[in-house]
Amino acid sequence: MSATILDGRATKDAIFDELRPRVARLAEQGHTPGLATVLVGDDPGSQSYVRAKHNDCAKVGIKSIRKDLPADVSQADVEAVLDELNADPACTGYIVQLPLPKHLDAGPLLERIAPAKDADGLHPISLGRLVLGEEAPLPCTPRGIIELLHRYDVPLNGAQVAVVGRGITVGRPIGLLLTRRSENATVTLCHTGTKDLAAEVHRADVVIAAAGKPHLITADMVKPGAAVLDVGVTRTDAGLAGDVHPDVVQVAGFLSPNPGGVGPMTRAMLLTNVVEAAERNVG
Ligand SMILES: NC(=O)C1=CN([C@@H]2O[C@H](COP(=O)(O)OP(=O)(O)OC[C@H]3O[C@@H](n4cnc5c(N)ncnc54)[C@H](OP(=O)(O)O)[C@@H]3O)[C@@H](O)[C@H]2O)C=CC1
Ligand SMILES: Nc1nc(=O)c2c([nH]1)NC[C@@H]1CN(c3ccc(C(=O)N[C@@H](CCC(=O)O)C(=O)O)cc3)C=[N+]21
Ligand SMILES: [Mg+2]
Repeated sequence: MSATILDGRATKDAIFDELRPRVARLAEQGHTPGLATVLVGDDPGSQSYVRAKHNDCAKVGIKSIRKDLPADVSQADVEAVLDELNADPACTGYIVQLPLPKHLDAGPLLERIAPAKDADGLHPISLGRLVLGEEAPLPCTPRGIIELLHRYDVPLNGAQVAVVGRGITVGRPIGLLLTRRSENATVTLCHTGTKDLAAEVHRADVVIAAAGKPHLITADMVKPGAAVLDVGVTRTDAGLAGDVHPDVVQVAGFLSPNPGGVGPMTRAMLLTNVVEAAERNVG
């Protein structure tokens, strides 16, 4: 038996088909959505992600704005760019591509994003609203994972989920999303202090691997038939490696490949957040 592949590229294309008419309607009303990216420095990975986001915008009719800043830019100069985007009516939402160079203090920069323009859903106000159960832009990667599971009819109601990693972009917020009444899953958040990772993973119906450790999740750890989402990405000499060992495809019931799984879904949810923000602005 081989797992059903959770195809993030095809699902992203389907979501783009759904977004296109919504963007067209907004454009007719004179409210074309705009996504801006703030990229600091010349990390090749970050450059390729940002390039992909602008290509995505072109595919659905969203206007895109690029702010590319030199690696040695000052904190004050980044702040000035954020203030400019906060005031720019053409910019519906924007992201600051992470990680930032060491000399910059990321926290105050992320907090400077106007919450209404938080396309990533990672602003403290957005995360606070998520905890409170209030409407807010949702973090893109966790939202993309849940959307992918819903579209493949993987049951979450009552499911036991093992999340590996408590990082702020994936692990911590997906625990919050999955334990909402609408998802109703039971979540165990694992990290480097977890005593027996193999046991936590083995009793899970759904495994979300977001540690950034190549091939951390091996076939022997996975319950036969479980859904496994490979989120972590590590650049190695041999190319990109996910957190999930390739043999897991023989044991899992569903598997999101890496690449081609959660990455494209993250981009689809970024654009969804921008379209939803534009629709809120029109009222
Ligand atoms: N495909 C996509 O769209 C995206 C992929 N990613 C990828 O997902 C991964 C996670 O991202 P992010 O949350 O920002 O990462 P962080 O580095 O913030 O978090 C990693 C987490 O994994 C835990 N961890 C590390 N090693 C182990 C281990 N051996 N056993 C158990 N837990 C472990 C860490 O534990 P501790 O807290 O104890 O240190 C930490 O909580 C990264 O590889 C990132 O590149 C991120 C965003 C989008
Ligand atoms: N402010 C901010 N928001 C983010 O959401 C954010 C970030 N910073 N910094 C880095 C991580 C990582 N991340 C990915 C997005 C898309 C793919 C993606 O589309 N990957 C393709 C392959 C792309 C390729 O081949 O290079 C795939 O998985 O198929 C991957 C990773 C978003 N992140
Ligand atoms: Mg992927």
